Amino acid sequence: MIGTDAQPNETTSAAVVLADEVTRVYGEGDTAVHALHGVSVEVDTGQLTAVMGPSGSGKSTLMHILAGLDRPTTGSVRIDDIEITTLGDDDLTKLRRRHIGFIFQFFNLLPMLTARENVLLPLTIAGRQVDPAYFDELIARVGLTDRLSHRPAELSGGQQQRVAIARALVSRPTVVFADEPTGNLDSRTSAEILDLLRQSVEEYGQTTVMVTHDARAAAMADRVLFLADGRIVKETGRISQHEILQMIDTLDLQ
Ligand SMILES: Nc1ncnc2c1ncn2[C@@H]1O[C@H](COP(=O)(O)OP(=O)(O)OP(=O)(O)O)[C@@H](O)[C@H]1O
Repeated sequence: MIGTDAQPNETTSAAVVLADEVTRVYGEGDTAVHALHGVSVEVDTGQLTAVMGPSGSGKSTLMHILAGLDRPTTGSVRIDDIEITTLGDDDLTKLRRRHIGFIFQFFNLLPMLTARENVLLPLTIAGRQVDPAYFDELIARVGLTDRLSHRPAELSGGQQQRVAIARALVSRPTVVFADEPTGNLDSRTSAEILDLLRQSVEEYGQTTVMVTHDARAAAMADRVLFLADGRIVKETGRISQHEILQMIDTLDLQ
């Protein structure tokens, strides 16, 4: 049980995800790749945090470790005051179900399920009931009310990502991780999806971490972390798209 293995934190903090000196080495010996070199991050509650950086800088590795999808080589990760690096696989799976929502670049919907079934899947798997009023409100918010009986193949890319957003939010997770959520969408649809993510932060206080290459996406964030060669090289509060592009240029993060 998660409850039994959980290590309560002695100090209280606004951070719902806390990584301390995380390293990740892939492989061994001469071919070892050091993807993260002692990264420490605090993700504050109710905020949208963007993670930017060049290809290969370690963004996906960091996100997977923060979300409990991968384990660090050394270092500590806490989600909602639970140290996850020492949890067994079953407890980690339970923790992900309870605390984490995911949004992926390629939507990752199940093709044989309708939009409604895809949205409800995290609750179905966890054996939990949906609050019907919340479900209706969420579906209206993401604009899927008249698409609930469609299967993914019958939906546009933007509509599929809306299903994925509703699926991530339906269990009211502690934190949503979005990996390049606009990476596979055109510019107008990307803007709509970013608006929805921003709204979920404003309206539901949904803590969200988004990995992105897109300066326009990062400009919607309350906080931007810049990664290079497996290290955080810069952290800022909310800044404009222009300032982000300048920062990328100054830090030579192309
Ligand atoms: N499974 C793996 N085995 C070996 N090396 C890996 C593995 N996954 C990632 N790497 C390496 O770790 C480093 C960081 O990769 P990562 O995918 O985290 O970067 P990224 O910033 O997300 O890149 P991109 O923007 O291209 O997705 C890279 O050098 C990559 O080649």
